[in-house]
This record gives sequence, C-alpha cells and structure tokens, in this order.
Amino acid sequence: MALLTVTNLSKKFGGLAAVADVNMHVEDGELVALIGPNGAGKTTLFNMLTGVIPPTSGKITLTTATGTISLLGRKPYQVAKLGLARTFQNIRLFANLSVRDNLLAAMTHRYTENFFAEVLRLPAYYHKEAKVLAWTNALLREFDLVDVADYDAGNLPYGTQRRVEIARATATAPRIIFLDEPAAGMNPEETAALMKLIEKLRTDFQLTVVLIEHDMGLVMNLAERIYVLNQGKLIADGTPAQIQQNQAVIDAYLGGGVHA
Ligand SMILES: Nc1ncnc2c1ncn2[C@@H]1O[C@H](COP(=O)(O)OP(=O)(O)OP(=O)(O)O)[C@@H](O)[C@H]1O
Repeated sequence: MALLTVTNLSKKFGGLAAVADVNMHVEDGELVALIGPNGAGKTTLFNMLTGVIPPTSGKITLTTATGTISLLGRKPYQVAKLGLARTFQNIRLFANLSVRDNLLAAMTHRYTENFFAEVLRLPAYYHKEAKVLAWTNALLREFDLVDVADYDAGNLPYGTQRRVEIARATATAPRIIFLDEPAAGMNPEETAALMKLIEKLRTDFQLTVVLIEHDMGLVMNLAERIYVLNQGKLIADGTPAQIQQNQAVIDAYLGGGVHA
C-alpha cells in the first residue's frame, strides 16, 4: 500500500485552476520527482500536501502504523508531527541563529521520550537533553556541518544554507521529506554534493523523498519515478527513461529548453 495517496486533488485561485484533478502516490522508501514548467502548480501541490493551504477538492491520505488517515484539515505543524517534513524554495532558516540552534529549534515539537528513544535507540533513563544534543551532533556530522555549527545560518554560503535546511527538516525524524527546488541557485559542485546528500537521506536516514526540481541532470539521475505537471494537470508519470521519451512532456517542457 502507498505511503501517501493523492486523489483528484484540485486547487483553484479565483478562476485559475492551479492544480486540477491530480492523482498520485508515493511508496514507502521511494524517491519521486515532480517536474513541469514555471507556474505548473508544483509548489501549490506541495503546499496542499504539507497543510500550508487547503485543497479546493480531493483527498490526501497517509498510511500509518494504525491505519490510513486523511491529511485534510490538518495544520502544517500537525502534518509535520505525522512525519511529513519539507524545505522551501526560498530558504527559511533562522538567519540570526547558529546552525546548531536551527536544528535544535526544529526538534522542540518532537521533544518527547518516545521520539528520542526511537531516533537514538537510547535507554529511556538517558536524560532528554543528552539525547537532543547527541542527535544534533549526529546530524551535524552526517550533513558535514560540524565546522559551521556555531556560525549564524544567514551568513553561510547558499549551498551550505540549503544543506542546513535539509538537516533541519531531517531533525524531526520524518517519514517523508519534501524538497522544493533544492538545487536552485547552486553551482555544479554544490549540486553534485546535494545529490550525494539526497542519496544519504534514503540510505542512512531511510526517508521517502519527494522533490520539485528544474535541474534535469539531478532529476534523471536520482528519481525512480517522475510526475509531470503542466498548467495544473498531470500530463505524465513514469521512470526517467519513459519521461524523457514522452512526446507530451517533450512538447510541454523538456523540448522547450529546460531552465535550471
Ligand atoms: N496564493 C496564490 N494566489 C493566486 N494564485 C496563485 C497563488 N499561488 C500560486 N498561484 C498561481 O498558481 C499557479 C501555480 O503556481 P505554483 O507556484 O504552484 O507553480 P510552480 O509549478 O511551483 O512554479 P515554479 O516552477 O515557478 O515554482 C501560478 O499561475 C501561480 O501564479
């Protein structure tokens, strides 16, 4: 059974159908990409999946250990608690807090005995603070942020800030991470490092990844399945090889000069 299922999902802004009747699913452990031209509705779809805006119609369901639940009507923090984390197209770090404090701030809403016992596999008698600090240090190490841990996030190079944002989303130990244009504004070296990092999210953190991205090198190399949106509608889905050969996709997007 799919981890996340979207059924006939639509969002209208006045007369504009930003997302129109979209059906999609994400399997546990998958890496799925969402592509399409500017204004296709990709971010609007992410916003609905993460509780930022309500859909006009349709369903979003999540499979949990205790059954299938609807995500409709839940606020972003409630969706986050259910294990859906995200990053934003425009970086939203606390610019005046250190990298370490940005990670700590993300964890406060999951600050429970169960969460840290689960994440760190530490016995329950360990002090909560010790677990928080241990998990933060582990994240700093895993995301190669040890050297900048005490720097203000806002002063770091762009690629590093993106890494901090992904580390912060991972800090809540989500099941699914949604990345909105993670490679935007990155140079080729930063993009190559990002690709390794996304692989790590899956292998080391066992996350399911859904990403919006215009960098087709990244998408075609990393994604197992791709959904293509155009003017709010899903025009194709398939493997990278299938998508690259799909005439509707070439006409709407890939053929027209892909913008990075
Ligand atoms: N809050 C809003 N109010 C009105 N229209 C909106 C709103 N948010 C998005 N739109 C419109 O909905 C359409 C889809 O926008 P969206 O940002 O989802 O596209 P996108 O595929 O993410 O584009 P990009 O690749 O440029 O980020 C666009 O026409 C946009 O102008």
